[in-house]
Amino acid sequence: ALVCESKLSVDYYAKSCPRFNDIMQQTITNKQITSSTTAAGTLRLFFHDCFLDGCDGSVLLSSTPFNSAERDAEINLSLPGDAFDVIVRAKTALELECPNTVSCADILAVATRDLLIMLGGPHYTVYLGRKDSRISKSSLAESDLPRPTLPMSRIIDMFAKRGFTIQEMVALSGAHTVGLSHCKEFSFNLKNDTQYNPRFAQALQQACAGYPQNPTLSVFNDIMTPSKFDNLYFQNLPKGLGVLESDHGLYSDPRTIPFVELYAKDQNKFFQDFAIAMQKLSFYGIKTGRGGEIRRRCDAVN
Ligand code: HEM
Ligand SMILES: [Ca+2]
Ligand SMILES: [Ca+2]
Repeated sequence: ALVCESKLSVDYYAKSCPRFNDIMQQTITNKQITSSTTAAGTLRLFFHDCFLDGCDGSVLLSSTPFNSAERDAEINLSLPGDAFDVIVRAKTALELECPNTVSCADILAVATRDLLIMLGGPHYTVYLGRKDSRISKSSLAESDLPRPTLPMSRIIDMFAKRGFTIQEMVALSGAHTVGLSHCKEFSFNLKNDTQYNPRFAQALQQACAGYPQNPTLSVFNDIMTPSKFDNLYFQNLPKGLGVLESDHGLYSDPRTIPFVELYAKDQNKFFQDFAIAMQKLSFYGIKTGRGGEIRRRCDAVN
């Protein structure tokens, strides 16, 4: 099923950039220790890159006078600057060590995996050799990324279109065990959505009281262990402690409920399935050979 896997390899940079892994490790550790929002932000950044035309660094490109890029789409404006910054830092260090060698798409894939481990998440092997795209369209980001207000059937379809099963979609949604959501993503819904635990809905309302005057207000996606990668997200859902409508949705659709229950009970199973699904995501729509380039800067085409 993983057609592209054969074109990538684990030791792709072994000769051309032998210190690749060390440099990634060092950059990521320094960044996450000083800015703890980096890890969750990078995980979401990677998802948004891969979901649009594959894991090709398209989300990292800046807009030009002639093109509005993915990152400037409204849905991507909440991606934290720290996530982009850790990629820029790794790229800068790698260009000094081995110029024109490592793609931004590979840097993002490895950074995501290494940061996930820093949060306590599972390990998976990241195969390397992705090329960077030359195209990035904000219109695609607006139309083709899942929104929390979509019906579960639409969300399931979006993943199915890319070859992901319902179970894989649920496992990947477990990424909401870390990070945050801005008030505008859910606060309109606090009064009419009956799936919220009433006290939790009240607490969310209080936390978002200054919204929309203050659009930076946000809350943790997992109130129990907001910065630890674990299965508490799934334990929260049956208790009405999910933040987004799409989180609740996983526990109200008969197609997804069994997987929520499975992962709530069994963290090892969640970790296994999440790792496999992330590796599958990391192969999605990759470009190799002349299908892409090694960007000199991650925010601009060569
Ligand atoms: C299933 C459909 C999904 C929907 C509708 C959705 C929607 C959202 C929304 C609205 C936010 C809040 C962003 C903000 O306000 O800053 C968010 C955060 C986040 N999402 Fe998702 N998401 C989905 C799936 C995923 C997947 C598959 C992943 C990764 C594998 C992921 C990773 C994250 C992370 C890590 C955050 C926290 C970001 C941060 O702290 O900066 N999401 N998501
Ligand atoms: Ca992409
Ligand atoms: Ca957690």
